[in-house]
Amino acid sequence: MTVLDDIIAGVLEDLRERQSALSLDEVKARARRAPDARDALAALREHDGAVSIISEVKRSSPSKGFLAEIPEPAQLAALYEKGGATAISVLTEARRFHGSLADLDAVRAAVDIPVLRKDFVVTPYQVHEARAHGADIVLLIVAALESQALVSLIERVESLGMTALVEVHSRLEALRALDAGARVIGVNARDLTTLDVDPTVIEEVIDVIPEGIVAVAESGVRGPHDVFEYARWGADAVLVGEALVTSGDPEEAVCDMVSAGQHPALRANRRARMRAARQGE
Ligand SMILES: O=C(O)c1ccccc1NCC(=O)[C@H](O)[C@H](O)COP(=O)(O)O
Repeated sequence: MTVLDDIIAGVLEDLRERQSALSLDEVKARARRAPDARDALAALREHDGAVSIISEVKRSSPSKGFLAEIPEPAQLAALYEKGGATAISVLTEARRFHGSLADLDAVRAAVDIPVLRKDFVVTPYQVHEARAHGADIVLLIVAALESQALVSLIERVESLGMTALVEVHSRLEALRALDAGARVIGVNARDLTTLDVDPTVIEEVIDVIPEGIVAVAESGVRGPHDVFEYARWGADAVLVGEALVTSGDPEEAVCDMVSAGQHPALRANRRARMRAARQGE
């Protein structure tokens, strides 16, 4: 059993409890009453070469355990927004990350930017639940889903007005995400079987993501320099958790990363430029 299988087994156990308290029809009704989803796709598309920062509310993780004493999620998210974040990622998984849907509610009410439900979503119920709690973006992990399930979950996310962030860890998975219709692809530098972080995965995998599809580089950012590197490799957005929650000054830390992502050297279409440079090598 891989770490990912193990996490998903726990997620499904917790899900069964929530499903016995609230039926699918009830959760769908709550989703219909939620405020409209914010347009995350537009927010994440690169603006004049600048890279978006997605800032994560992360208390602990399977790889590192407890990370830091963070402010209340709503307060932390507000600081991220003040620092210039384009979107907020909220880990809602309980057993390993100590997150919750209550965190999602609190963050969504505290900011005006799109909010991502970062969890191990493998059923339609969790998608409607995400919308019911205000999510604008839902993470779908290719390694956790069969092809047909991936296609239908992407469609379900989009039918509710949300954006699917489809996470991959290899070139092959990126091609599966594209075949399934993903418009936003997250390349995670963290291997979910070993939990090792290898930033070179970002460079290798972004290469197969066409222009027009938003490429998000996830994990392993220690500071502004890494944001610049990921952007140079073609990322349109960078998702950061640990470095922000352990920074001591989340607003300034986001602000420094936003500035790194606006460096003039990153202007123009990065992926096109990278490919042209490679062809000239
Ligand atoms: O963070 C982990 O240890 C982890 C382990 C297993 C599955 C997922 C995991 N993290 C989720 C994420 O993708 C990260 O929280 C996110 O990309 C931010 O990463 P970082 O900036 O390295 O905290």
